[in-house]
Amino acid sequence: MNSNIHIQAILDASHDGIIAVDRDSTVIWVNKNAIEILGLPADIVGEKITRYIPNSDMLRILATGKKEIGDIATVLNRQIIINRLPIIVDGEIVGAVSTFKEITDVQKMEMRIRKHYMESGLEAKYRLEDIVGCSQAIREAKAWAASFGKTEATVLITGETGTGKELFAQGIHLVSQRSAGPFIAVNCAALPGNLLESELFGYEDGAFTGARRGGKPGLFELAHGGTLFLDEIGELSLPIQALLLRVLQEKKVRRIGGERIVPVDVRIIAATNRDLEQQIASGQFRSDLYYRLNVLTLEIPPLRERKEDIPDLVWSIIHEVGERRDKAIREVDPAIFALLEQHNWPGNVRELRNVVERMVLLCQSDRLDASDAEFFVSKIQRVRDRPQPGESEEAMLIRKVLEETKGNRMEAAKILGMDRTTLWRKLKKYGYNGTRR
Ligand SMILES: Nc1ncnc2c1ncn2[C@@H]1O[C@H](COP(=O)(O)OP(=O)(O)OP(=O)(O)O)[C@@H](O)[C@H]1O
Repeated sequence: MNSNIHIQAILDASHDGIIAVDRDSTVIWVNKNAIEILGLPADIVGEKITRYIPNSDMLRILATGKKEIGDIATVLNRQIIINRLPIIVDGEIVGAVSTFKEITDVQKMEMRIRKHYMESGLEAKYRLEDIVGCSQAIREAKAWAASFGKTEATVLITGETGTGKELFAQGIHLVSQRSAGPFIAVNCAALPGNLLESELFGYEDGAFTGARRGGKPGLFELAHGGTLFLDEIGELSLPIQALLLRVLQEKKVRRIGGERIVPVDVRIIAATNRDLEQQIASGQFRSDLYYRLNVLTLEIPPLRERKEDIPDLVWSIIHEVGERRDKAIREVDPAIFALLEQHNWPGNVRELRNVVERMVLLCQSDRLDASDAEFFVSKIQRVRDRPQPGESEEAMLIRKVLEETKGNRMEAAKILGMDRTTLWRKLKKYGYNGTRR
């Protein structure tokens, strides 16, 4: 086999452009990609490179014998990234080789690498259409989310735990221009401060500097080109808030212990179930960070304010559990819906999901009925007899009286000795909008 043809075939198979010169700067090898990217004539081999590229950087390599890695240049309106290396034989510079590729190719590869690392559930899968609920509140939230998706602005999603904030964040990502990029969710409450800091910003492994690429990229770097969802943002410590603010302002991250500054292109969606304004007032949250995050706000109402979503949610959970556990429920006793609508759902959809899942598992037939809901009846009984988290004595009293009057507000107002509008106002304040009469 002719070894020159063989080598040429190998060079042409490379995705990089490759061009090599001898010590007199005469081109000795070039592959198809190099000819295409640099716009050179196909028969350049044997000619001086300076004939086509007068100030070729290869001359410098021949002179210094020093390699140059990762140089960026624009050729024919395309940005390329180039490595130039001397060819050294027996300690002598006998030529130079340059390998390069288009930056868009590098970015595509980078995206694939990142996606590969994130396969384990770090990709968004919920689209806005998948968010269940026909209440006006949910329909409006979905419409807002769809329009927020068209922008690049930071979104702050507020709502109690389990209301579906992360689903909305995924949905926004998937309708945005970044949908092909990564979606990374971080729960700021789940990790202690110093661990969270290294998760978010990454770290440089000092011991390996130069020797090998040590350290670890942070989630900001991994989310490059995509969306970073920061859940429970209200839990961030003040020092991390300061770091986050800097990244948002400068769009660059510096790994812990590192010198290098890495530009990142990340859209932030933050979520909180806390009252950030109150946290600002008490000095626990930086107001400048709040204003950066709170460009667009999406409020997800608690389930107790949209109980009309319960049947749809129940059916969607039944189908999902059914698929997973190979259990088909075809009918639900209407009494079950009525029962579920009585509860206040402090844990929102997550709590509903747990309850329905349990009912499905207990169910012996293909019809959910009262017997499958006994545990739930005793649960709400227990809950009723004590104030719920955050519920005042007054709120509990109102709730109990309303239960006695079966939701009749006129009668309840009479028993409580308050006029109707006061009761209305208090019901609104305590979020008891479910019982309407
Ligand atoms: N509208 C909805 N349709 C379908 N599933 C929902 C809906 N809302 C919430 N869920 C389900 O409820 C659970 C909680 O949702 P999610 O994690 O998005 O809530 P969250 O508000 O981010 O909660 P937390 O603040 O505790 O992190 C998930 O299992 C999710 O699939």
